[in-house]
Order: sequence, then C-alpha cells, then structure tokens
Amino acid sequence: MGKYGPYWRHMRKLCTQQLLSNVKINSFQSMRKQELQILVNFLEKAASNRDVVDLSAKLASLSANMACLMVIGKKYNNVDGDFKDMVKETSRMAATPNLAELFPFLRFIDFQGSIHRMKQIAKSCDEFLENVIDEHARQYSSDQSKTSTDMVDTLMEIMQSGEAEFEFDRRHVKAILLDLLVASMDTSSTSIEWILSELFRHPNVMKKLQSELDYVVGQKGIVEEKDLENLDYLNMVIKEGFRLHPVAPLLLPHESIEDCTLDGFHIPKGSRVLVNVWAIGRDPDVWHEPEKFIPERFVESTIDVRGQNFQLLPFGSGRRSCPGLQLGLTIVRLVVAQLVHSFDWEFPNGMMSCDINMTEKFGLVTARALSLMAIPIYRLHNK
Ligand code: HEM
Repeated sequence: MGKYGPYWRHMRKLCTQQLLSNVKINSFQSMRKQELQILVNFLEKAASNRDVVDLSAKLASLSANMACLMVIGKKYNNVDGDFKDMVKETSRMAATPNLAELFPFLRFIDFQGSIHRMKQIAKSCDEFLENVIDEHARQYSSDQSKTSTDMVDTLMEIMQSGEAEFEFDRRHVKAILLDLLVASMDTSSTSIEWILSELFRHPNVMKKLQSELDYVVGQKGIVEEKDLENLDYLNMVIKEGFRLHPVAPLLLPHESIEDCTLDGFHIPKGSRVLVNVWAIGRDPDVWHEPEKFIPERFVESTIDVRGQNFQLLPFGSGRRSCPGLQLGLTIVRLVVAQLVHSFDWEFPNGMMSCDINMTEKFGLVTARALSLMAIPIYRLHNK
C-alpha cells in the first residue's frame, strides 16, 4: 500500500473503517457460508466415490472466489483468464529478487526485463479494473435503488459523494482494489493448507479437535461463524499452524523512518528492513521444541497472533500490520473447522499421514511445494 505518509494514512483509514470493519466483514457472512457449502457438497460427493481430491486447488479456488465476490462482486472462476494470470504474475514478480535494488545503475538497462514486464502487467490490470468500475457504474445508473454490496460499490459511493477527506478518484479506487485482491487471494488458502497438513500428520490433534467440534457444533453439520468463539482448541491449532507456517515469512519489506540501534547494530534511517517471522516462530530460545506441532503449548498462554506478542507475528505488527487480519482469521478458522468436522481424511496409494511432504515453495506467499492430495470420508452420519 505504498510509502508511509499522509496519503498512506488516509488510504489505510479508509480500508480499515469502510472496507474491512467488522460490520462490513459480517455483511459477507452469508456469501462465505454459501461458498463453503459448495465445497462441502463437492467433498461429500468425492467421499461417496472415494475420489482423491486436490485440496490445494480446491482451497485456492474457494479463497479466490470469496475474495473476488467480496471485492468486485463476481466469482474468480467467472473472471476472464487474463486477470487470473496477471494476479499470479504480480505475486511472482514481487517475490523475485531485483538486482537493480543492489546495483542501481542496472535500473537503466532493465537487466532482468522486470521493469518492462511490470509495466505490461500494470497496463493489463488497469484495463481490467477500469472495466470492473464501468460495469458497476452501468449497473448503478440502471438501478438507482441498488444497495451497496461489494467493495467496488462502497468505494464508488465514497468517490461520488465527494466526502473523502482527501483527493479520491478512479486511480485511488483501482489501487485499493488491486491491493485487496492480491493481498487476500492466496493468504487464507495457503494458511488453511498448512494447518490441514499439520492436522493430517497429527491424528491425535485431529481427534481432539473433532471432539471439540462435536461438542460445540454438534451434529448439525454446518459450522457457523458464531461457533468460532467457543472453539478454544481450534484457536490453539490455528496459532500453532501460523507459528510454524507464516504465509509471509519475511512479512512485506519495511523501511526504518529514523536511525536506530538494535542489539548493537546501527540501522540508518531509510534502510530496508526484513523481519524473519518464520525464524522467530522456530527460535529455540523462545519456543520449547520449536519444530514440533504442539497446539497445547498455548494452553493458559496469552500469546496471540494479533501483533502484541513479538514471538508470533503472522500478520505483522504495528501500523503496517495486516488490515485484513480479522477477515483472514475468520476464513481460516471457519474453513478448517468445517473440513475437520465433516470429514475424516485418508491419503492416496496407502500413504501414511506421517509421510505427507511438507516442503515449502518460496514466494511472497510461501505455499506447499506439492499439492495436498487426500480422500475425504464423510463422518457425521456415522455418529
Ligand atoms: C490468513 C490470511 C492473511 C495473512 C496471514 C496475512 C498476512 C499479512 C502480512 C504478514 C502482511 C504484511 C505485514 C507487515 O509487513 O508488517 C499483510 C499485509 C496486508 N494485508 Fe494481509 N494477510 C491475510 C489476509 C488478508 C486479507 C483477507 C486482506 C484483505 C481483504 C489483507 C490485506 C492486506 C493488505 C492491504 C496489506 C498491506 C498493508 C500495508 O501495506 O500497510 N490480508 N498481510
């Protein structure tokens, strides 16, 4: 979301107060329920056929559909293919080391061709978002009574009302839309994949979580968002998953805004600072048996993921921390709870759960290197 300053502060305030507030997030609750139900129906069918499911692909599609419905009002599956490629390419390019940052003279010859490619992508994104805004404007003029639904509607209302405290036109709307889409698409699904992978590898933890779900949710089958606050063990599982697998292992690059000294190191103002939250989460000076997945370590612990406890920072901390934390946490907790409550899981070719490959693929969002493949077994009607 750009460099820290008055512009950034206005944009951040707009995002947190208008787009990612609890009221706004709750207004998308039924959409989340509907999308999750589509996945559960698919998995029930796969269970009756004993089909192997590519959970990574299914979760990516669920999370992208939720993000696109919320931001631009249509499913990712119905968006044109060019846009999907652009989003993937933007994340890939953002994670590719750029030599021109170390050797500024290379910027003029665009040694890696990245500047040229970024300009092409920016142009295509711009065209796509212009179309999205035009479509919304057309719908609005043909149906004045339409109440605000997706985030484009909200942003256009702010733009047209002229009530923004700062200059706010189409350029700003497009910038916010792109940020929200890129930031929300892969983060939730990748977190869910890692947490499920750990649960698959730890059948005792899985059983304990299913017992909690049976007790709190019962046999009604559907986990409601209001159930989440009563699922203490689920919360521990989620924290432990984020500790071992923060999806942005180096957060986003930060910049020091004043000179400071840290552990005897002088860090001049204007330095690029990368915070290795992956290493912090596995630091043996901070965590007992850090490589092991033990949700019980959070029993009677006040450590949380919201940026107050520096040993666990999957969403960053402070003014640049993730503004989508509440939404991201809701989606991750809801989807994990539902998939664990409705199904037991087996693995293809007689593979044992302890053999699930946990290799990481480095990127802006660090995902599993190999897709998570599993066979769902519907468990509720057996009880
Ligand atoms: C489980 C899901 C998510 C995780 C783990 C996550 C994690 C993060 C992290 C680590 C950062 C960088 C913080 C830093 O550098 O200090 C970030 C930034 C950001 N996130 Fe999230 N995020 C998630 C979901 C979302 C969602 C759903 C949205 C919006 C709909 C969102 C919007 C953003 C934005 C706009 C930024 C940039 C903030 C800035 O530049 O100041 N995130 N996120």
